[in-house]
Amino acid sequence: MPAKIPATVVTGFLGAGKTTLIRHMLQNAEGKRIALIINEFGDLGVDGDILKGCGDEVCSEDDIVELSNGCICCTVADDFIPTMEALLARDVKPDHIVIETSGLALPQPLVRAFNWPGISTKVTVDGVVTVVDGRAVHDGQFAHNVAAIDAQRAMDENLDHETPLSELFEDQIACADMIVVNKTDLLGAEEADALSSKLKAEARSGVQVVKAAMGALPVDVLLGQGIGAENDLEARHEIHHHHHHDDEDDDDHHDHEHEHGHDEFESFIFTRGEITDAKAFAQQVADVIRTHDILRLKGFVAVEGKPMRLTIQAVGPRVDTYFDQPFGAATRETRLVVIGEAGLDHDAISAALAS
Ligand SMILES: Nc1nc2c(ncn2[C@@H]2O[C@H](COP(=O)(O)OP(=O)(O)OP(=O)(O)O)[C@@H](O)[C@H]2O)c(=O)[nH]1
Repeated sequence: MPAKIPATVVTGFLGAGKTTLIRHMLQNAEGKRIALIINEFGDLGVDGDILKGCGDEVCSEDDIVELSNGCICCTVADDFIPTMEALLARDVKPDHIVIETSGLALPQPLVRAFNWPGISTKVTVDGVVTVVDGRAVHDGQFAHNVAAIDAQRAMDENLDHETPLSELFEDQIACADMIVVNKTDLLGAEEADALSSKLKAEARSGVQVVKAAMGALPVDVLLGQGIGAENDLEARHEIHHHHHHDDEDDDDHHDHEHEHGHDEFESFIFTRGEITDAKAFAQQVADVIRTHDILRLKGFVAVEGKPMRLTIQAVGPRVDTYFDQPFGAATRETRLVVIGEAGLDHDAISAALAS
């Protein structure tokens, strides 16, 4: 029997730097043929576009498969399995498969899918790489708000979950074989060390913690861990869904996969025509993000008089912009995906972005 193809799962919260890390990996793949499966929250396809636009032969469109919108962990049977089967049926097999989950995905159900018949004989999970936004974690974005939870518990004894953010973060850490403390350029050396030690203490034993800026890590560090994560799922306990299921034998994965996340987070797409001043617009976006507690905003902006499209990437308070490629045949318009916890005020946000 031919050797199984290794697959690496790259997970991590919205904006942690997964796409950036993968882009670096593809550009430094050292001849490895890497096939990429990406899944994004919010249906604008920004990540795929950025990766395909990297202008490198290694980022060829053929090797990048975008899953339709929805969280990969909740569409395993409908989306992920058929995609894997198609990939595995190709004449030219990839040396390695890399899967970028959406920032809201739980890695455990995805890893579990590698035990499915037809998949388990052909692929194995080489390792789960969890990318964390070192700055955001250091600033306590994912810390449990103990006081608020206690207050809620007092009102509802059945409520055993924490905040949506802290739960997701803990699940992503619990499943990791390697934790990448990214964005170290935004941290002092001591802060980065302290955070690494803290995460190492929270992770399962033996989990590697590495520091990175712009996801720049050698491909040999990220790939080739040889873990076989689908075989030790029990160790990667999920905390996220436990408030609903009481049957421990868990033979119908679907029931509980659908319980997570999607009513706790939401996204919508905002469009407008050209803007006149890129710098002013970035500032406007930063203000809107702050006012409305937006977690993530990204997309492409049409700037008057500029043939290139402006990519805009915002994670919490930080907004990055850069001109990446000509619009070409695409419509010259501004399209942004806005992601936040449920309850975003679409009208007010749209009005503020349109002004
Ligand atoms: N300063 C700094 N910015 C970074 C670093 N890594 C990524 N970024 C920026 O953070 C933003 C988000 O990065 P992505 O790689 O798109 O993050 P992601 O995890 O793929 O995001 P989602 O797919 O939306 O979950 C972009 O503006 C990146 O340029 C880093 O190490 N330092």
